[in-house]
Amino acid sequence: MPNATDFLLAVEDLTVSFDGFKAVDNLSFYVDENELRVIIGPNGAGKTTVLDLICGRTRATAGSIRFRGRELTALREYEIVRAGVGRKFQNPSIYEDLTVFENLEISFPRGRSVFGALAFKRDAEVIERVEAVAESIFLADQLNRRAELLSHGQKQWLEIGMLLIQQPDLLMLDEPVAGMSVAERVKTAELLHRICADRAVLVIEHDMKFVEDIAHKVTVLHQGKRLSEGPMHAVKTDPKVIEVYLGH
Ligand SMILES: Nc1ncnc2c1ncn2[C@@H]1O[C@H](COP(=O)(O)OP(=O)(O)OP(=O)(O)O)[C@@H](O)[C@H]1O
Repeated sequence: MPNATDFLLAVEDLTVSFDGFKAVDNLSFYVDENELRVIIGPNGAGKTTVLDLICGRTRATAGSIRFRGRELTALREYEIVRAGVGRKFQNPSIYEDLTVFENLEISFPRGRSVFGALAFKRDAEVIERVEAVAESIFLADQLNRRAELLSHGQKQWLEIGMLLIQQPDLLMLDEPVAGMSVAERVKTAELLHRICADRAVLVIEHDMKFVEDIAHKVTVLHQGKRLSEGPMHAVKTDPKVIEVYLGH
C-alpha cells in the first residue's frame, strides 16, 4: 500500500453500509497536491457517497480518510471545512436576493475579531479578494447584479467562487457542468485548470467529453468499489469500464 502521508488525500479501505448495503465498499485511492481527479461510474456506484464521507456529511463504517496526514473520519463537517476541504453540491446554494459581490463577501472566512484601523485593513483585503475571485469565475462585470438574475452556469461559477474565497486545499465538485451550455463548459474547464494550480480538485462527472478535457487521472467506481483508475485514455479503453459504464 502507498504511504498515506505522501499524498494530499489518502482514502484507505473506506466502507459505508446503509442497513447492510455497502454503498462504498473497501475503497482506496490517493490524490496528489494540485491534482485534478475525476470520479466516474454508473448511477448508484457510490460517487456522491464518497464525497459525503470526505466532507463528514456521512460517517464511515470502516476505513480512513487522511488529509495532509490528518484523519478526517472523526471530525465534524465544520472542522473538515476549516481543515481546508470545500464542497460544492449539485444544486447551487447561493443567496438569490444578494448581489454577486455580497455572496462572495459573506463567504469570506471570519473568525478574528477586528477593531478600528484593523477593520479598515480587513475591508480592503476582503474587497481585493472578492474582486480577484470574481475575475477568475468570469463575473467581474456582474458584481452588483443580484444573483437571481444570473444564468444557471453563472450561478454555478458563483458557488465555486464562494468556495474559492475560503482558499480550500481540496475542492470537491459534484457534476459542475450539469445543465451548462457548451460555451459555459469550455469556460468551466478553463477555470478548473486554473484553480488546480493552487489546490487539488475532486470532481464527479458524467460528461465524458468534459472529463477528457479536465482530468489528470480518473477513478472509476462500480458498486462502491474501484473498478479502474488511470489517465482517461487508458480508462476508456479498459474492457471492464466499457462493459459496466462507457458501453451503455
Ligand atoms: N443515506 C443513504 N441511505 C441509504 N442508501 C443510500 C444513502 N445514500 C446513498 N445510498 C445508496 O447508495 C448507493 C450509492 O449512491 P450514490 O448517490 O453515492 O451513487 P452515485 O454514484 O453518486 O450515483 P449518481 O450517478 O446517480 O449520482 C445508491 O444505491 C443509493 O441509493
